[in-house]
Amino acid sequence: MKIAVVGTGYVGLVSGTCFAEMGNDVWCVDKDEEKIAGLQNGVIPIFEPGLKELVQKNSDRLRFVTDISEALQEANICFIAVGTPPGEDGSADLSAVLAVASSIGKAMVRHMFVVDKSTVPVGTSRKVRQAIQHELNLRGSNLTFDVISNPEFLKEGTAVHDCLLPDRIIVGTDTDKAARLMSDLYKPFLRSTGRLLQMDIASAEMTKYAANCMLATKISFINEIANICELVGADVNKVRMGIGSDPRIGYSFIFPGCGYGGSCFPKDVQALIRTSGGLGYDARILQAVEAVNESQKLALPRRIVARYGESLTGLHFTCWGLSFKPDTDDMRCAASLVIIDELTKRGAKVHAYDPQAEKVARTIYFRDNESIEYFDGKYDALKGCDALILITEWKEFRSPDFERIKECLREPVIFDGRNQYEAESLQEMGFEYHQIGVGDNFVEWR
Ligand SMILES: NC(=O)C1=CN([C@@H]2O[C@H](COP(=O)(O)OP(=O)(O)OC[C@H]3O[C@@H](n4cnc5c(N)ncnc54)[C@H](O)[C@@H]3O)[C@@H](O)[C@H]2O)C=CC1
Ligand SMILES: O=C(O)[C@H]1O[C@H](OP(=O)(O)OP(=O)(O)OC[C@H]2O[C@@H](n3ccc(=O)[nH]c3=O)[C@H](O)[C@@H]2O)[C@H](O)[C@@H](O)[C@@H]1O
Repeated sequence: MKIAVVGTGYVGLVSGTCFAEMGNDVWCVDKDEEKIAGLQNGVIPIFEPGLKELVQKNSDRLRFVTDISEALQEANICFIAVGTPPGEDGSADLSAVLAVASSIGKAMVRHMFVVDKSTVPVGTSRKVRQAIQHELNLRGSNLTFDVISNPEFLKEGTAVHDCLLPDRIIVGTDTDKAARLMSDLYKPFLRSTGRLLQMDIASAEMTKYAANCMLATKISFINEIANICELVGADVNKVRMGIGSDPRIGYSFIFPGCGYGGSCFPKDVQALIRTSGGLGYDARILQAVEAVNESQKLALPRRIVARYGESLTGLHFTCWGLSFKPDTDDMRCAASLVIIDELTKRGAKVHAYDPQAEKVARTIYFRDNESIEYFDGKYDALKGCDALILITEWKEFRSPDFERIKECLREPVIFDGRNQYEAESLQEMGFEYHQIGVGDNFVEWR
């Protein structure tokens, strides 16, 4: 098949590359000229395991262009995979999606299957349809098109794997030929375990929000339980195992931590709250999910202030991990942003180490924060610091050399935002070890 994918971010670039891997001809389109020039020269704009190799492997079936007309000269399927960031009131900003829809209407030269992969509120397909039709009317054209909803469920850090081996594909259509086309396109991806679920467009659009909101709810739920564990003197690590062993609950997505981040959970929870609010429904569970998460990002700073006092002037903290999760350089809504801001505004200095996100931190998120120094190695970052704060659970932080940590730090103190280590063995080694949701540690703040 001949496929255009507009937007070469995490979703567009990964799915375009995976379509090429399955033998399709793919045109990846982006308005960012620098990104496209880089991609034409083999420079991958994001860190995503396995992506660079897959792009290289499929280079004869992948083209990178800035002009959508060039792609639509050949392609008859056009995916929309641009960002839908939160607008000022938290609702999804559809301006990029609708701009792409207009450009499809201007550029299409044959029947087009327009497939929305961006996460969009129910009703967006109608707006996409109107934007395309408007341009066709201006052209006096009677070309026809289908609009399809095909939300994406990949996770950053495992995006290539998730895309090549999806646990399900959701397709929302309103014509049989669109449903058949999507089924043919995805057949090669679904040979082992996958399922393709066909439904109406509104249900497909809603499925994406429901999935992300359910996952975010699980995380806020366990974080709330963690806070209660601290108050009653229980250990959330044991409670997690205890509830996870019930298959109706399961072990996944109930890891307590310093709050969920990333480009999707925060914005999608907010967007569904706004959508329902606009229709007169107060989404109380989702509001609580968001409020618990905002508060959870302060769990470590609260603990640190309780330990050292309101002023942190003269103290140095090592932060291991800046990205919102391991295996990505993405720092959108990362807990590190809140934690480091809270520490440095109280006068602390931060030594930061992240295996991938340093450049993003330096150039985008902490550009103006002079209290942060970056290090190339995790042990170098510890030297002369008063405590280690673990923010992101990269694998290289899982079993570090604790003797070396002790030698490097001024005091053997660890604040663990991901509950990675064995409390008993650390305490035997002389560490003061703080975790989320363990013991009678809960600290009220604000
Ligand atoms: N990042 C993720 O893990 C996932 C994201 N999603 C959803 O997929 C959508 C895309 O997300 P990301 O890939 O993270 O976004 P991104 O921000 O990484 O990339 C979006 C790309 O679209 C380009 N773009 C914007 N307007 C354009 C236009 N008019 N013409 C051509 N290119 C244009 C931008 O230059 C950028 O390269 C969002 O709706 C997101 O919620 C869904 C599943 C997973
Ligand atoms: O719509 C999206 O963009 C994607 O959002 C999430 O994927 P992603 O944001 O890449 O990462 P996750 O692995 O879901 O982690 C999100 C955040 O939750 C946190 N988390 C996750 C799991 C957990 O048990 N506890 C926890 O605190 C992580 O640390 C991270 O900050 C979903 O998992 C994907 O299915 C979805 O496609």
